[in-house]
Amino acid sequence: MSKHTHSFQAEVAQLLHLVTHSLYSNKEIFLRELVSNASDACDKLRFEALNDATLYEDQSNLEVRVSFDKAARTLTIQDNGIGMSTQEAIDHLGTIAKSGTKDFMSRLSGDQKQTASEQGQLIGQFGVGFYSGFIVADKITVESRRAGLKANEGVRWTSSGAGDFEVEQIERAARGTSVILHLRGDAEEYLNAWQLKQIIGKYSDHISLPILMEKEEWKEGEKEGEPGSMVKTGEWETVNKASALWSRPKKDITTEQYQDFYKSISHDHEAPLSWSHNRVEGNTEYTQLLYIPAKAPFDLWNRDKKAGVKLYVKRVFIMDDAEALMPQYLRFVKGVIDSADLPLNVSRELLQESRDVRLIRDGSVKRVLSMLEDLAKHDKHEASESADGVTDVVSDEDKAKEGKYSQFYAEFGAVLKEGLGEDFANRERLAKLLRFSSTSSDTASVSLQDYKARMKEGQEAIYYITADTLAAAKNSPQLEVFKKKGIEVLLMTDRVDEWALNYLHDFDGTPLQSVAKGAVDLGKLQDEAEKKAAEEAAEAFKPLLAKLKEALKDKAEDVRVTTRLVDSPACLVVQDDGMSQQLARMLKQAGQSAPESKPVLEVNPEHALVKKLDGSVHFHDLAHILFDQALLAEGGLPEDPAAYVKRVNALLV
Ligand SMILES: Nc1ncnc2c1ncn2[C@@H]1O[C@H](COP(=O)(O)OP(=O)(O)OP(=O)(O)O)[C@@H](O)[C@H]1O
Repeated sequence: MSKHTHSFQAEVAQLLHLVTHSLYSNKEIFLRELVSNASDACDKLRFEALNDATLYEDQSNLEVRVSFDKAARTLTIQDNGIGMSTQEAIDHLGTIAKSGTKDFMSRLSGDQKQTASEQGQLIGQFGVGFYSGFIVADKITVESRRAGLKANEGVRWTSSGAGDFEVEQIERAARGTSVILHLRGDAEEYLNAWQLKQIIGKYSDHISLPILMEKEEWKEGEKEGEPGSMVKTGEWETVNKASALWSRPKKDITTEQYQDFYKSISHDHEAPLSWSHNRVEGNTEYTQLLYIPAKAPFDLWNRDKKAGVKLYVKRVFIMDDAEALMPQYLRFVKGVIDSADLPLNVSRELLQESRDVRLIRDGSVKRVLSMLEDLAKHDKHEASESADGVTDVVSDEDKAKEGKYSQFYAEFGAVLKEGLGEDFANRERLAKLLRFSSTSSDTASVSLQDYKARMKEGQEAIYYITADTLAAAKNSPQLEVFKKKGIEVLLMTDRVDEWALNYLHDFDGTPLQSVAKGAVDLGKLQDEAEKKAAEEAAEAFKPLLAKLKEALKDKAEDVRVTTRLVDSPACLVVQDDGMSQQLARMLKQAGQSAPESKPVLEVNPEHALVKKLDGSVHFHDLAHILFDQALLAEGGLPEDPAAYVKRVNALLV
């Protein structure tokens, strides 16, 4: 086969441009990425060979070799893993298959103009993988042969990282892949064994395969006065620890090693917020090392992305699998689960059905929730002094957890709420982890326990309101009577709140009640005189309500008098069993059908505008304005905005 030139997919060209221009300050990560690809390729071979041992050919020792040639200025990363066929080289090294990465690329090159360093930080969040080689190389040659193919079915892929790459068929006896980097003039520091070992130690120590480098020894100059130098001995040595970090005892692992391992599996450049490392024995035996990141990744909302938890069986990598190991609402968790009981050739189908996997998943969810509970417990330390004058001493370890739960919640709180609908078994634990803003706190820091502890005497429900923004929630007319009476109301502004709260009817025996649903019933919080006044008003307003109902029959289900308003003339509420206006709007925005239900208009009998209505020559216009304004106040839009403006203007002149 002769040489063929192919063009990179547009996103690859963009990625290459960004990689070479913005990752320059952190050049060395290229080695981590290429070694990790090499190790993945060996894992893949091991996995495929479970069903077909001939793929090992006569070489079953899997390894990665890193070597350099000073004279040619090349650095080579070679593995004897699965290798690539010609078509695979074209497909995998010329396109980006991962959908999340594609979205991300289009975001980066869209309207948002970030500086190079911001882009660098963003890119650092996902694996740039193979293309990171171009940070240090102006040309990359990949030579490969897929396991099982003949020696003359090798492939050579070459590119200078501009717009295209060349592919040709070659003879290659060795199975696996060599990535040969032709280093740029300013990347010669990587032609140095000591430097390479440092980087491998930093990023790739945990790789469970041996990474080999050729041994060097010091040789004096041949003649007097001639300087000595390091020369290669022809003998290869293992330069990484080659032991899976999670399989080592906790006491032998430093904080730094835990953090470095996290960075290498997550592509995150920031240290994680917390982690938990355990060996679980019992019905099924496994080791878990689970991390909670400090920052949400760019594709947190992509529910289809691969989960961050990798499954190993006795240290052999099996797969990244979303659903089987971690539920969707914990998709931000990263880490490793290594089972001692599952068969090595476990398939995806089997995973879904396996009792062991179910136990592992339950155990891992519990572990993550405990980690979060612990962070929540230590989020704030109030100096507490007991009666005998003894001040609680907070350990350094607990001190270090201060503020972490708030940080976690700001990043992942909205995702955690999905759990209310997804994970019934843990709903109560999840409910305790929720935090909200309220009429007494602008920050999302009020837990349902806090709320309950502050409830007024006679208060029988946990009140909440949902809105698009905090300002809209805070200024909602529906809150007026609650403010007047000093009753706290939770303000919910996450898009997921409405949906999630459908699954949480009560907390610790106290019902949750939306202040925008049904008639307001403050129960024991309302005194007899107030109840009587409300009944009298309802009676006295009957004729007016009937007229309003007739005027607004296309818009409102009903019109009634309310005691929930203090300063506003009117507000909209939905029937007890109805879908809130907010949720209906969200569904429509998302292109889904929402049941057409008309809201109830509630009017404030004490308000001057309402009192003026009866007998006004503008009754019809005022009725519509009243309705449209109530809609505006809760973040909606009048059905016919121009008609609304016309009506108001007619009254203004
Ligand atoms: N040494 C290798 N041996 C065999 N295949 C490889 C090798 N290096 C890369 N590939 C193939 O090229 C693909 C693209 O590699 P790249 O590093 O860009 O992304 P990735 O490994 O899929 O993702 P990430 O690096 O983010 O985990 C890989 O998925 C793999 O199929």
